[in-house]
Amino acid sequence: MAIMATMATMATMAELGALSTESSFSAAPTDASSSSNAVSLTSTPPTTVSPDSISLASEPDIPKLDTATTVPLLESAIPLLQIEQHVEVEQPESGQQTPVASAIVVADEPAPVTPEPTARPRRARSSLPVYNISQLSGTSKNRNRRAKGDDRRRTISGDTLLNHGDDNNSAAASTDTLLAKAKDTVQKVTDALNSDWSIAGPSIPKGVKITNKYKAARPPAEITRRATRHSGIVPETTLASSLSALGKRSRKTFEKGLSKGSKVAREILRLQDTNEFAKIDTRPVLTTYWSNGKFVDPNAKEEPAAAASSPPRKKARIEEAVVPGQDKKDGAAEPDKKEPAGPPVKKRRVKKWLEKGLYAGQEAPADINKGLTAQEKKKLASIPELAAGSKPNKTLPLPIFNGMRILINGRDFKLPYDICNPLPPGQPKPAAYRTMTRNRFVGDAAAYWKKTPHFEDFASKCVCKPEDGCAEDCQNRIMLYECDETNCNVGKERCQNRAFQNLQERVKKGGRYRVGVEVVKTSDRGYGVRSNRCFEPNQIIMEYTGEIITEEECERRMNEEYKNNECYYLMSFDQNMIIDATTGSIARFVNHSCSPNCRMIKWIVSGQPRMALFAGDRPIMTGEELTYDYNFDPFSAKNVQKCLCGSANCRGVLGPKPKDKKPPKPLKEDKKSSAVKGSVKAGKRKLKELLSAGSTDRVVDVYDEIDAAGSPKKMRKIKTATGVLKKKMAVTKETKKKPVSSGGLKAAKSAARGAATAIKRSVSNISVNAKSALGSSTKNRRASTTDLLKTYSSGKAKTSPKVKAKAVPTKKVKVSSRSSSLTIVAAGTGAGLGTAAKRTPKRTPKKAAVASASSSASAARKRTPSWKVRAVVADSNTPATGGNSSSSSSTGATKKPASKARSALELSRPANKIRLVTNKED
Ligand SMILES: C[S@@+](CC[C@H](N)C(=O)[O-])C[C@H]1O[C@@H](n2cnc3c(N)ncnc32)[C@H](O)[C@@H]1O
Repeated sequence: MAIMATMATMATMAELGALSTESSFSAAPTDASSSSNAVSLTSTPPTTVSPDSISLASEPDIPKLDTATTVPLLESAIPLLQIEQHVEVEQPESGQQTPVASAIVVADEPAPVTPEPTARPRRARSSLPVYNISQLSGTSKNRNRRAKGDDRRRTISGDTLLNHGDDNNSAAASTDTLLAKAKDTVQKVTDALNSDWSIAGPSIPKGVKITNKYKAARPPAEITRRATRHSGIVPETTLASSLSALGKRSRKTFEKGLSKGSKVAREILRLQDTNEFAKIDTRPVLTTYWSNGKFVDPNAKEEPAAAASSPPRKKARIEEAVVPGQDKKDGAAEPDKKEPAGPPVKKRRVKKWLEKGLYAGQEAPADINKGLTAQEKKKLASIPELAAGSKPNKTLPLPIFNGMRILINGRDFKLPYDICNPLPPGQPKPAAYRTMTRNRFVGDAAAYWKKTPHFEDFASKCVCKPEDGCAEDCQNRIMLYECDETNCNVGKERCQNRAFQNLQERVKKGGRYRVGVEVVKTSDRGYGVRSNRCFEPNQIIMEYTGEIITEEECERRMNEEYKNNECYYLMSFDQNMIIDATTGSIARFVNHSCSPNCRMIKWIVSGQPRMALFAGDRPIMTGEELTYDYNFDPFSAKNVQKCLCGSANCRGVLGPKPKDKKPPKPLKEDKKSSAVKGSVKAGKRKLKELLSAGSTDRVVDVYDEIDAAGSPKKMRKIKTATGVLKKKMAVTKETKKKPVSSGGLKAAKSAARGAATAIKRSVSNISVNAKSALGSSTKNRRASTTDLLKTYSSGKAKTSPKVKAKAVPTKKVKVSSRSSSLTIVAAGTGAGLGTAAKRTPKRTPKKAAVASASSSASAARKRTPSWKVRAVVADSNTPATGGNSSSSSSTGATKKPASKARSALELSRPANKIRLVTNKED
């Protein structure tokens, strides 16, 4: 064994000697297996050893190593490094042998390590500007230091590198120490400089080139860490990063030490010229990003780029559409493709609907009856949407909880505020509030009323055409007669003159909106009525209903039943009748206003007089309080009430309209003649004008009214007067001149008959007023007036002695009172007295009554004139002039067109009744 070892050693030495003569060594691996574990230990002349292929070229000072002891050690150290390096070293020109050690270490089985004798190197060169492993490692020091327990971390620093001379000078460094140092140093350097960096790199002296062979033999670096930025591309070397990983101070020191012309420094300086060292990344920076919620792979960069290069799809489509048949952008025509000649046909876009809504997912519970009461279950069963087998509404499902509640409890349909705004329930209601929707005759009234067939004569139909629809020109309308089957020529479908019927149908259906009114408590005027819907101009709102009573009954009630009442709901009605709405419709709660928005008008409906509240000339909005002008007659000063309507033109008191005030009285003589003449003249003129105007087929009578101040008279359409009227009005003559149609004649005849009958009516208004006034003043006055009125109405001259003396009851003429009876005849008693009463001008009950009657007439006729003819109180000697219906006078001898009634009455005062009134006042 010893001989064999010696021979092997000698052979090795011979080989080394051959290598050294060539001043180079080629440490090419002998076989493939050995090359994998080769390592090059450059710049480590003192310790470079190799068991089989090591060359200590040109190193005369290198001590002769005991290869038997050093090689195994090195072999044991090298496999750990797993590095292979093939270095070709150029011989320096100076001929000086550079101590370069290069070793290819084969990771063979390590030989047993035997302790080596410490041998002092023959020569130690401290100034050798090479990389000294022993100096770098400081093995002995470290070992000693760590053995002493100093575990401080030591890094390769400038100090370590520069103070290598101490170790070199140490002659006591043994081979094993050197080997250990080499191993340790290699390890440390490799660790510090990253395993990717080959130690051969820095130690390669100038002129050394890394061959391709080496590169090919180098195994690919294993990717252990991958930065996103690098995208998997491993850098060739990490020297720069390794250096940068050093501390600032250490790096400075390191660089300082390297900059002293050493090979390492040169190498590093050379490396510094590289982009990598300067941290210049020449590779394209590939970034990853997310687009439209998708990860964009940088490796698939070609596709998006290609896509980006092509124009957007939409744009391309538009281009095609705009320039059909033209070449593409690249100029390549497509001959095969035939473009449509016409404009491009737009594809119809199909709208896509969301299938799910806000409450999607809230499917109905499996058992919808769960937790419900029996009643609720019953209700649910009746809801078709929840019935078994019904298709669930998936598009707009009801929210489960609210929807179920709504389905079970239900909810009324509500109109917007502007359309309907009913008060919340619980509003104060008047005590003893009893309603009556239809008039009811009480006591003698019914019997008396039946006796009066004064509407039978008006059975003839109107002459309206179907297209006219019984509008403003309808005779029935003009006369305040409502059309029905018997008197309408148009028919129900087209007739517009059926307000009461419409009202009845409307209210019959029920509902607050249809009724449209409600009682409200006002702040200062007791209860009132307001609308909770809109009304058109002149639209019927509600009927004023109550008990129809006679004057006697009215008097009795006022003195007995209502004597302690604060308010009376009595209104003059028709035929000396009073309508008592104490038990009646809620129209009785409608308050007075000097600027009202409604009117109270009496109509004849199916032969019966009926009173209703109509909207005025302007529409009524929801929430407005409904008012009309009372033309209130307080009967006496003590009943005068202060008006609280608050309108700009408030009269201050609940009294008649100002225009009804009497004009200054002319002298007696002049007054009589001029008034009569004037009124007759005016009547004739009007009639003439009317007749000459054209429409002769229906102009048969004249009605107009004149206010107390002698304001311009209103023209009224008339019917041909026959009988008494024909004689007295001299209308016939005029009428004959004009061609009159058969329809018009018929209507005229009917009107004339009706007028004659209507004349027989008495005025309840004035009766009540007078009666009440009398009742409040003197017994005699009341009795006499009542008697007089009764006389007028019944044809018996039952007047008081005083009246009898002056009144000349000749022929009985009943006066139509339809339009003149709209005066409140009794109202509140206590309210508004005091100051209001003091401010009230002196007005006698009688005067007030007259004024209120006439003003009511004008108010009622403002919209549609009445055909009524007024009777004139006739003097025994003088032909009667026009008489106001409210005068209740009758002569029978002469009649005057009603248009002059009041004027004649007030201005001429020929009748005994006027005198009677005057006397009473006096
Ligand atoms: C037919 S009642 C109207 C309903 C009455 N507000 C009620 O609470 O029963 C008429 C009475 O109402 C009162 N009234 C009506 N309009 C008024 C007004 N403009 N100013 C003052 N009081 C008024 C008067 O007391 C009058 O006598």
